Amino acid sequence: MKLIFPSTNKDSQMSNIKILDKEFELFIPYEKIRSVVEKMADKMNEDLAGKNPLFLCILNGSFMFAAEIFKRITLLDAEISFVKLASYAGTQSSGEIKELIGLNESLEGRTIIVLEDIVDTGITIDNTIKQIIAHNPAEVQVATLLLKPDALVKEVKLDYIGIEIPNDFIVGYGLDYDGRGRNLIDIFKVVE
Ligand SMILES: O=P(O)(O)OC[C@H]1O[C@H](OP(=O)(O)OP(=O)(O)O)[C@H](O)[C@@H]1O
Ligand code: HPA
Repeated sequence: MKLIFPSTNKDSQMSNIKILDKEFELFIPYEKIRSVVEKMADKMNEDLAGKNPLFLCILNGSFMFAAEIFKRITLLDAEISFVKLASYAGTQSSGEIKELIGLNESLEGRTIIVLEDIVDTGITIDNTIKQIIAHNPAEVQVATLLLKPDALVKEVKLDYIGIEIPNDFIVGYGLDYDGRGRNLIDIFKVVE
């Protein structure tokens, strides 16, 4: 049997791409993302053993990261749910506080693991955590695939961090530029 992986050097976009008015270059190939996510999942499997954690995927951007990590969670009592906040237009954070919608289960007394694709200014995760805490969970942890430490304007507690990146605008692997680019397997950064 021949195993076919979703991204090899052949499949990954090695040249620059154009999305709307901007040019992007390859920044983080899928192989790197996958190995980082594997390590994050290994750590979670250790840390959360014996618990009944509820993973909360913050849509839209986190859908690929959530799928990648959740399929590597081996705890038979793990659950996942999908919630949403409103989004950016273009490349700037609006800074508005958005309501968490789509929460159908009780969080009371639960261990919550928030899954984010990126913590940039930290405004979204700060807002999300505050809204989750209002539902009286036992504990709230945050896992983010990407972190832009230089862009943070909020002090946030991050329990699992995949990759720290510079303060450049990126697309791919769920992250968008005006709705485009979420389907890219690799992560690209803008060429200024
Ligand atoms: O730390 P911050 O500066 O708040 O940025 C991080 C947030 O921005 C993106 O979401 P966005 O609001 O673009 O919505 P989307 O997930 O639907 O793309 C991303 O998915 C994070 O949730
Ligand atoms: O760099 C980014 N790219 C796409 N979406 C984002 N949301 C916060 N930061 C980013």
